[in-house]
Amino acid sequence: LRQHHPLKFPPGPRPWPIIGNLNLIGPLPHQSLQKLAQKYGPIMQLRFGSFPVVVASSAEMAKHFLKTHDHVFASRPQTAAGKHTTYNYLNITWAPYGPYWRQGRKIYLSELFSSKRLESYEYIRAEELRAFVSRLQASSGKPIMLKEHLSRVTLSIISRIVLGRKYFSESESETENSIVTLEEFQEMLDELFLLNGVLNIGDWIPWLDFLDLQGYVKRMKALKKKFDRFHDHVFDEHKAKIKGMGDFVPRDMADLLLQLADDPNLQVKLNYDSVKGFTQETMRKHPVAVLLAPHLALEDCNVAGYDIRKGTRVFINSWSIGRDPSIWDEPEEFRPERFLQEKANNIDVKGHSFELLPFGSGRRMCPGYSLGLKMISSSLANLLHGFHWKLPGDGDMKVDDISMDEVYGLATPRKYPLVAVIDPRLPLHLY
Ligand code: HEM
Repeated sequence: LRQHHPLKFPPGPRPWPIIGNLNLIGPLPHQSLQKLAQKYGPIMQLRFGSFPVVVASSAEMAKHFLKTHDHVFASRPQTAAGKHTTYNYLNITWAPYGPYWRQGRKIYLSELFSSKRLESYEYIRAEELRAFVSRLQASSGKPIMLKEHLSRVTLSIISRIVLGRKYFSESESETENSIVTLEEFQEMLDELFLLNGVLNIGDWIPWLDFLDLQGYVKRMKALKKKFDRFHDHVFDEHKAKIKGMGDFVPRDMADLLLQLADDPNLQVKLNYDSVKGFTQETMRKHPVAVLLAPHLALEDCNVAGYDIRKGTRVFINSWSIGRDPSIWDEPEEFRPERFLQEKANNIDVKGHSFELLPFGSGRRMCPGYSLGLKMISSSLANLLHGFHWKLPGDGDMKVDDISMDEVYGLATPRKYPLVAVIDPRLPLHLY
């Protein structure tokens, strides 16, 4: 472990004193890293296996990496997850910085997530939210597992926007037209998010890669097969539809991507696999990334006085920035009203305020943030508007009994899904 020393140094590059070794391949790296940062400071350099890793844990340091030197840290390291689950780094998240990635983002921002397109899909969000609220209403008075309902509505909306229809069956009578059941599809996505965030030993100690000590690569390959089958089905159906039409007007994102794949004017040719990679990517379900996605230094760079070598992997601990007591009063407390007070009022989540980085910032910032924000705010508003909420049991369970433990991955879902009992607040004909 090499550490930044917050003492005064003479001018010139600052040294990284070596202070020991540490095995960080634990279940919740963001929490271990926060503890280290509390001891060693907001920028520290460690060695994970064969690679130097720098961790930034304050808003100021995040700004150095994501704004001041954004162009240097705009690439991604190569990982087994990128290779096996995203068609050899063909999706935007894992694509190295360069023309392919640049073109992909351009398509995302101008074609897929432009305000005009997002508006055009508003009717889908409205229909699915209405179905969501009436499913909840039908379960009034019984304990419900909120995650199942939220993930069903999110998947339904994203599938309809991206693929044109759901492609998964929601009940036994519907299996004819679908390739997976809702449960299978949810499991595939959970596995995808978990495997894209794991600390896979072979990624850090390449000569051990072939042993696949944790069995992750085997799971990635199995998952790729399942997604391949799914994507092939979806795109074959789209291609058949397009063939049967004279004047083709894209109706969903898969149509649009297939049209772009045939566009001779694109700077980088998209192929069938890249189309599949993009859409998979679009299926992000639990996208709260505690260490953002790893960044990679494209060249040597001096950050806040510290020399960082080309090839260094950088983690921005947005989880610990969100709990930094020098920014947030009583950071462990859940107090939504802090955003109504002047101090936090001006903090935005769209990459301008480094105190709060749910979507990252800079060149590699999340391109899907506007859709994400729309979906989160409208589902939450419907949950609160439509129902009274209580915990299961006859008052013997307290709010403090709810476990807030997390599972670490590219996203960080609850370890124990929330179970609650709801009652309608509105006249029944409104559900
Ligand atoms: C609440 C919802 C969401 C959150 C909190 C979120 C968060 C993030 C974060 C933290 C990153 C990494 C930024 C970095 O490396 O600095 C990211 C990247 C990305 N997100 Fe999201 N995201 C959300 C929704 C979405 C949606 C709905 C989509 C698409 C359908 C999407 C697509 C992407 C892509 C493609 C990247 C990679 C960008 C790149 O590497 O250039 N996200 N997201």
